Amino acid sequence: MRPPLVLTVAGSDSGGGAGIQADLKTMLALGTHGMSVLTAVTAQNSLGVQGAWELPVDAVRAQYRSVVDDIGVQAVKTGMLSSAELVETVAELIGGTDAPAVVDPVGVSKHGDALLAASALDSVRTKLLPVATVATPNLDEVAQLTGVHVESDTDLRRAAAAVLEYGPRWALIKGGHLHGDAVDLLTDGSQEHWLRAPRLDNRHTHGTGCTLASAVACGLAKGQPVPEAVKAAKAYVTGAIEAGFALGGGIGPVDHGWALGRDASSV
Ligand SMILES: Nc1ncnc2c1ncn2[C@@H]1O[C@H](COP(=O)(O)OP(=O)(O)O)[C@@H](O)[C@H]1O
Ligand SMILES: Cc1ncc(COP(=O)(O)OP(=O)(O)O)c(N)n1
Repeated sequence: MRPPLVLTVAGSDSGGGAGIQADLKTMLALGTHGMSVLTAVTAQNSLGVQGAWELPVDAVRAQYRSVVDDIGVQAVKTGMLSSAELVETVAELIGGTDAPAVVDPVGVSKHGDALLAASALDSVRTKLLPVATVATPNLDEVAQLTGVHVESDTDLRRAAAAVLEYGPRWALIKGGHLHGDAVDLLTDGSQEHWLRAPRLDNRHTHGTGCTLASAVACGLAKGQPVPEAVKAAKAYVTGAIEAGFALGGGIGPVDHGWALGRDASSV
């Protein structure tokens, strides 16, 4: 039987922990067929981002059309989009596609490296967020996009309301950068779903945001309602963080294959 079709529009992380690589691994682990539109290439490892190069707009547009016009998609996920021009192009492409879209408005990596030009923020607010089914900003991205600074779980409500003003159907505000339990808030302005997991004492958390957003897209491609898809995605990312492993000299990746069983030697 054909697996659900999920497309990621994102940048490459050469270290394999975040970006396109995290997205495709998540899609495989969750039983879907992952496809990719590359927007940028980063030279990246456990210590940070050493370089980043955007792809031309025509190359992004051509990849997207190749996938959607022949194969089709049941959900789209966006990640690093780098520039205002790429943000606007991707927003236009998603707006013309009949599939739910999970928008991770990637701004800065865990190490503080900018993955989106400051000049692109307005395009994210006015072009990309309005076409999102679910927007999944972390707290730094909420602050950049809305000016709301979250310091406690209760501030997540204010953050979500500010994000919803820009037009996504649902906001999933990730409280991963707070202290205490890892609490996220999903809301469409009328329903509220609080997602709570114990804070795991593992420094190898590279790629958490990409992994969560991709897992949500997988659930949507399977036909799950948004709250169900987000709940399953939260369980998947929590397991992946728990199994995160050391790599290089810095922050290692989450383990996307944690739920698959690891004995590849017998294959
Ligand atoms: N140490 C941790 N323990 C458990 N869950 C975490 C931890 N750090 C992040 N999370 C969860 O991982 C997901 C991604 O959040 P976050 O790390 O804030 O995203 P980003 O990678 O975009 O900064 C959220 O569900 C968040 O609650
Ligand atoms: C190419 C690329 N895209 C996105 C990110 C950010 O990924 P995220 O899941 O938010 O993880 P951290 O960088 O915060 O660990 C990235 N680093 N590279």
